[in-house]
Amino acid sequence: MNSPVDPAATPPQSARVVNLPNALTLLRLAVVPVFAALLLADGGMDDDRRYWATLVFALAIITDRYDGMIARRTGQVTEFGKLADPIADKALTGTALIGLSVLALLPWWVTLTILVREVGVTLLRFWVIRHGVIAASRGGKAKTVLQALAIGLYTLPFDGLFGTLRWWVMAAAVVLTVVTGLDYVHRALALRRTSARAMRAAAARRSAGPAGGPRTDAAA
Ligand SMILES: O=P(O)(O)OC[C@H](O)CO
Repeated sequence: MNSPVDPAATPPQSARVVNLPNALTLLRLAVVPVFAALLLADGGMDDDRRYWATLVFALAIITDRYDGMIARRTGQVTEFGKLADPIADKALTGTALIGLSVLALLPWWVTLTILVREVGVTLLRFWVIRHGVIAASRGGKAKTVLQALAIGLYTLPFDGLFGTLRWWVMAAAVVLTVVTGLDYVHRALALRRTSARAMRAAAARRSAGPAGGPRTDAAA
């Protein structure tokens, strides 16, 4: 059975929260309003603004690719980064999905299904935080890439055959979003079980005395 916390996603921790990977994550959060303004300006009717919105979105998503990679390669992984990275992704993709539905380019049920999963997984992470951090899984990362691709195709001002293509990409993204969401529920429950077992074992060791063996009258 898979470990609830992916060992590959939990390299040695760095103590310094102020570092390049976390700055890239925060930058991704900062461009969210810029992207929203570009997408929603003129009710999505201005093609130039839609191209700009797509470019800003693509650049922000690229930082998602690099912040985690730089953090792992340079030993700058922090607990803050592991929590903030998925939250920044969700702020960006959530804003994009809501914007596309406001513009009537994407059905609301798609946006709501994805938002419920994303908010739910974020709450799940906080629910288990005293047992450990559930870092992004491979499936979760693939889901983010597929969502980003689908959103990028929707923000571009093209129709026709292109419209059919982007719909199928979005449908695949929705399926992966739901499946990985269920996988995180499984991981969270497994993490809580493992942590509770470890706590019980530690308590048993403590009550067994300093030598780890059964207590004797002399040791008591
Ligand atoms: O599926 P999540 O919630 O782990 O999010 C994955 C992240 O967006 C990957 O950067």
